[in-house]
Amino acid sequence: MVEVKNLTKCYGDIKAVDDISFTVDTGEVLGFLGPNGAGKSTTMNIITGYISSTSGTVTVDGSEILENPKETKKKIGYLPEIPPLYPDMTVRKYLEFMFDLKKVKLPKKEHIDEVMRLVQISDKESRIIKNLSKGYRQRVGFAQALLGNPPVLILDEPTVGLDPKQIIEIRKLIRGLGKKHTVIFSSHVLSEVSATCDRVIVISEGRIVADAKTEELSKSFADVQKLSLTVEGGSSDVLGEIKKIPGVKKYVKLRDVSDKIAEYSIEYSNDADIRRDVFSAMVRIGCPILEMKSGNESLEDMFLKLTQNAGKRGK
Ligand SMILES: Nc1ncnc2c1ncn2[C@@H]1O[C@H](COP(=O)(O)OP(=O)(O)OP(=O)(O)O)[C@@H](O)[C@H]1O
Repeated sequence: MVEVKNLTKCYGDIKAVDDISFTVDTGEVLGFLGPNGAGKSTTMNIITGYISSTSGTVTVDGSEILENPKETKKKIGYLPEIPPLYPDMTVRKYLEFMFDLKKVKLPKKEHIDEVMRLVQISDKESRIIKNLSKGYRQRVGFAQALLGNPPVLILDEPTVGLDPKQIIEIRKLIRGLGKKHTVIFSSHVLSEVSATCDRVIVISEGRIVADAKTEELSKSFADVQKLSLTVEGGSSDVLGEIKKIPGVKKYVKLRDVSDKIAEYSIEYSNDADIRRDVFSAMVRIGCPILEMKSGNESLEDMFLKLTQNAGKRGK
């Protein structure tokens, strides 16, 4: 659906984006992850046709952005980092204005009603935008991006500045939109991307340093995986069984939670997924697993490693 090929953007001496290539399939939710200044906004601005590239191409649904800017832009809904809202307009007036600006060919009232329903702002249609909370203003930004039903949505740091409750709601909204649209959204928060996306591209200093399914990202970069386990039963039985599981490298009891319940940490090799074996082993000895968690710290560590090792941005 979206194909980015050898994209480079220079601002004077700075290579903000340095020869990056990737494709995004129809219906995929792609997280574009990188620290501040990595080149996320620049890439998104080029994909949406807001700025031109120094070299390279962007094709959306078979149409190249520089060759067919009008046609290509119609296929993209864009929510920039700062949504382009008119604060003195009401929500409906603003959406009507954007509908006309985008020359959308759908039945106006029905379409705006549908979009407002989708992002859950129908009850705010008569409110002046500047009086809405930041979370609702962001939803209005989503609504304008959805006008015309574009197959591709590009969202630049859509949760920045929102409170935790609003962040959860916006993530839910993005996951919902991913059912009908191809979504690319940027973030510098790893947990956000792993909670919302099928796939992650990590960008650092203008270059792609990782491109993987969210689940596989930590596996491919960390030397070991971590599992934390809370089990009811005798510790020596539990540790004795864990020891026998193929792929286990290290195991330790972290603490007693109560008389019969304890928490354990297991490290295992990258190429194994021991969760099922752990489950079967505990069933075998009649010790119920109360909690099992894959270690997220390794993901955060991996992100730091990847972005620190990327080297200095070239000229
Ligand atoms: N108009 C511009 N003129 C000169 N340099 C720019 C311009 N826009 C961006 N840059 C530089 O390009 C690099 C990438 O910036 P970009 O805004 O794309 O990063 P980002 O990953 O979106 O960061 P953030 O999360 O802080 O928004 C930075 O070094 C930035 O200073």
